[in-house]
Amino acid sequence: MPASPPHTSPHTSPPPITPDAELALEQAHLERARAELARMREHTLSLQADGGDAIAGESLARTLWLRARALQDDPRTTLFFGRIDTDTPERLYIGRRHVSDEDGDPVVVDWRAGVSTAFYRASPTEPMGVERRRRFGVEEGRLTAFEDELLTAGGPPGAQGHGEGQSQILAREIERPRIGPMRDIVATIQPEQDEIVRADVATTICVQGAPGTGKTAVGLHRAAWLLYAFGERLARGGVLVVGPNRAFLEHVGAVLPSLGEVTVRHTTVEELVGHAVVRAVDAPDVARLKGEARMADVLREAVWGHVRPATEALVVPRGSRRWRVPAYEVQDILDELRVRGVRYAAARAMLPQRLAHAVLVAMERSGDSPDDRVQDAVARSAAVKAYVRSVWPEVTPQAVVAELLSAGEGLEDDQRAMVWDRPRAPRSARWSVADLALLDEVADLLERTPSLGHVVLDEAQDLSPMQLRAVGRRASTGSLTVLGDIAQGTTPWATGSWAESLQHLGKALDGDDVHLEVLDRGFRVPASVIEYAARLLPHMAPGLGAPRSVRSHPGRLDVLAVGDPVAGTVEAVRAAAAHEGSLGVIVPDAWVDRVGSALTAAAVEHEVLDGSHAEERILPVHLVPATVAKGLEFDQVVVTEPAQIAEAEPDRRSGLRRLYVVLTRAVSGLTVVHARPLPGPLAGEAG
Ligand SMILES: Nc1ncnc2c1ncn2[C@@H]1O[C@H](COP(=O)(O)OP(=O)(O)OP(=O)(O)O)[C@@H](O)[C@H]1O
Repeated sequence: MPASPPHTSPHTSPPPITPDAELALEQAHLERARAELARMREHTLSLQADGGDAIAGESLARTLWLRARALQDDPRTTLFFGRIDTDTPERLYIGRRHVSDEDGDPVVVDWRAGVSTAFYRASPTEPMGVERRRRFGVEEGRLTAFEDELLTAGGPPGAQGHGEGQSQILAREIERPRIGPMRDIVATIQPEQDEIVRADVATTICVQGAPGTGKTAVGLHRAAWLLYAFGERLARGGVLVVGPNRAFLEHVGAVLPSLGEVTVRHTTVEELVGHAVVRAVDAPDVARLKGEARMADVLREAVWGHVRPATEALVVPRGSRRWRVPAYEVQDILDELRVRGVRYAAARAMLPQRLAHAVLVAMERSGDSPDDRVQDAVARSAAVKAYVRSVWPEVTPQAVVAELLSAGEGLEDDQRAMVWDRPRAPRSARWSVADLALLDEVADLLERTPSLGHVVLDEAQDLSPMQLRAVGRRASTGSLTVLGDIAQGTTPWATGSWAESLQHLGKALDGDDVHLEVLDRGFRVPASVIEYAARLLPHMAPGLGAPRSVRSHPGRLDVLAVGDPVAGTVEAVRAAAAHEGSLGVIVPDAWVDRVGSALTAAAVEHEVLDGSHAEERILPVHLVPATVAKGLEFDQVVVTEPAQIAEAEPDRRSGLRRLYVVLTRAVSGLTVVHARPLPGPLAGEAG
């Protein structure tokens, strides 16, 4: 690829040039890239949407419109954030999207292109042909600085080398205040993260990572990369992101659009398997039982148990004659459909034609020569319809699950706790979250669930085996990116082993195309805060380590013993609000109203983050129920009454894990406000 002016022949007798002049040249290249992008856009707009017929024309017009929109320049950001000079006379500017000049030569290369890999992965030990890596400091669409790293001894002179992890630009990016929703990390993806982002489309990757190690960021960038690299293959099935709640999806929802991907759907597990409205909450032991994988066998039996043995002959009157298919022949047909692996409803749909065929054979045996129209007519006859209804009745997911939970037939003794206190018809059933996964399982037994191309499943540790099955069947012919942290599992059915979770998702960890990766460099939580939260680990996730904070800022940690926890929280919020950036006030769920009123009375403007609604995060102070905090982050965090937060969970382990989640949301400062004694492990009690 030729170098572009003003940087022709970069490696031959470089002129002595000051950093300011160098930066001015880079800014000139940026302006040139902007001009080329504008030209590309104008060219697209000038194309006629003439696709022959009206429909083709409309579709082409839409494609062109989308393309023109994608080519719109965003003056708030730069078109490139990095550059690599290779050992061939090649210089590549790496950016969010591809820009080429009139001759089709690249001015900026998309970060997802194969040639950009070296920007992220090259190191002094493995330079990958890169002599110099340059990172740009960016402010409001202008280049403000650059930083060079020389990766080979023979690299071009005049540059300053930076060792691994010493990049000031990376440090600034990590240390910046977090305002508004999550941003992309495309300029600073780390080598270990890039390996995950660019794993082959057929590969299912499971990432175990402590809080703030970039799991969510990596999963979203992987989705963007897959769509770029395998767009056509994925276009049909699509890519889906599954997250724990609406507040989380709102937090992460801007990342993919900022990378130019607007087609990826974001959903929660409950929405994904939304066969009913949730109107009941199960006791934890019941929810755990309903979430167990053995429910899949119970439900399979329950569905197929509806197929009754053929005890009577099928008799079809036609004209003056009555045609008869003996019961044993019908039974053979039923058996054949059952063992074929066809779904219940699909098999039921085939049954009339099979029975009609048997009638036709009987007609032929007696000398008739009926044609296919006769077979169709027999298949649609009242006699065949009635017979099908009697041996292979139509069922719905709601009916099957309501019947099971009303009567308990097929359940083991220890599963009977899930049986309702009185029988209910499907319409009067009050479904719980765990029931949704049961309904989904039945829906799939009735009709095969279509598979997507790729599913990114975040906070996967919290899903029950039945929920994992529901997600897995949506990637049955595709692949998954499974993100989570066993130490942050707060549901009673949270996983203790990724091998098991993957199995429920339908992917075997020992398979060639399934990998487990561990991320341990923490980009969010500063060292003092992580050390504090890590006191909990030996008590609720022995064997799992805390992240190694790569933040240079040690962070602020204040643990305040107060008389009144609500008044204490308001004081702490006032003090924390003096710092820059966003502020999360994480309180026991039951205290949201109380703390909210106290904040309002103290004239602290705030908004409540609700797990079931996507809120606009406009105000800098967010009041967050403890159970909604997972996956979120704020510059300053105030955590109110840890003992109460832990006690609200059904068991001690889940309580301490919930606490670990809320304590690890802070980017810069954490204030813990407590009136009651802190839970033992947090107060330093040995593990
Ligand atoms: N390579 C990177 N460069 C800059 N920032 C990064 C990088 N990787 C992660 N971050 C930032 O670190 C923060 C934490 O990332 P993220 O939320 O993806 O972590 P996580 O592992 O999903 O955390 P949790 O388990 O707590 O949900 C985010 O602000 C993210 O933008």
